[in-house]
Amino acid sequence: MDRIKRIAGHFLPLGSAKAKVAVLGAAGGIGQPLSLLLKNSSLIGELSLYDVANTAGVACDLSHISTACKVKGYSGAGQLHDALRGCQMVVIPAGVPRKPGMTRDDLFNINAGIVAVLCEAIAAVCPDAWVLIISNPVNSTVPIAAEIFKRAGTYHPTRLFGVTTLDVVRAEAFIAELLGADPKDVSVPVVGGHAGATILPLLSQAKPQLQLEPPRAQALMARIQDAGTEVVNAKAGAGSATLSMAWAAARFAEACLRAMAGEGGVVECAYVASSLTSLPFFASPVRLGRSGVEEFLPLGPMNELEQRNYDTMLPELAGSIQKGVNFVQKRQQQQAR
Ligand SMILES: NC(=O)C1=CN([C@@H]2O[C@H](COP(=O)(O)OP(=O)(O)OC[C@H]3O[C@@H](n4cnc5c(N)ncnc54)[C@H](O)[C@@H]3O)[C@@H](O)[C@H]2O)C=CC1
Ligand SMILES: O=C([O-])CC(=O)C(=O)O
Repeated sequence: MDRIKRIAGHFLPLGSAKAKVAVLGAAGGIGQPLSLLLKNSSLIGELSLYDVANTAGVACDLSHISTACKVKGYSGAGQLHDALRGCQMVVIPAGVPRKPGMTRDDLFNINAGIVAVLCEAIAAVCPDAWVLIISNPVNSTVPIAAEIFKRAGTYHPTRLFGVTTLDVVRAEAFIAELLGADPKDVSVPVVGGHAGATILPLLSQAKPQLQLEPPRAQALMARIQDAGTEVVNAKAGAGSATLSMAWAAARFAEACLRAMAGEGGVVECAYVASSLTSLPFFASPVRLGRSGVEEFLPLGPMNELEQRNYDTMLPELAGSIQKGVNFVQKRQQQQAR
């Protein structure tokens, strides 16, 4: 036991730790490319692919790739618990995507119930797992997950994440385009939440520094905030961002796995239970460690435009959080009847 440490509620050998990771919604537009990228991770020993249908083919296909990670498919509610057994991390891209003209909140009625059911299963089977939620509206689905876990007595606020990495990835890409730089040399915090005005890129803190007149800064901020809609419109009814989202989720999952395995100084933005603002959930840069979020990095100074966006975003985000909490309360009352 000398080189064995307790990680995320499971005993894994330090150094050679390989996690078991479940993807819920694995046969979908995000789920498939995400599973492909995770199959390539040297930090994952086993991938558990769950969906309501069609996972056998996806799992068979991926299992022919010559990387060490094992892949197994699980289909239908009857196999959900088996899919989750022994997992240290669960990534959730299950649910319906937007069509043109819809907001992310329009997905609430369907996706809220899906996320609630999946989180109940996580609470029952792998209660210590890190949970990464992609399903929209993230501003509400993360509070829903938190409420489900609280009721089950398995809530670990430092290990529940709304995946907002795509907002950061887009900000990096658009800034790099503007500067003619390599995106890997660009960094920029994106804070708040993951819908419209709640997506707040702090362009004044971008590195390399941006020298933009206010109208151009405003236009860049709007492009980052509306980038999801840009993809929804470009796909013209065939769904929303899948490939860029899969890439972003794989980047975030890999960051979590590196932190889980003991790497220091891992920082990413994520929508988490937070004490940085007056709201119970807020996206900000966080430092990740073995036990999850170990530090909230300060939001830092905002310029006038950012401060104005911040002030207007707070009530919207507060409403989305409360909507998630109310959903679980109502659901529980209905179940008690
Ligand atoms: N957080 C973010 O930045 C982003 C979030 N999204 C969201 O991700 C979600 C998924 O998007 P896509 O993959 O494009 O949709 P999709 O429709 O292509 O795939 C969703 C998958 O979820 C599965 N699913 C439905 N109900 C399920 C259940 N009860 N259990 C397990 N799986 C279930 C479906 O069978 C389908 O395979 C959407 O809600 C979308 O809005 C999309 C892009 C970015
Ligand atoms: O816009 C959508 O519906 C999907 C999403 O969250 C994004 O691409 O950021």
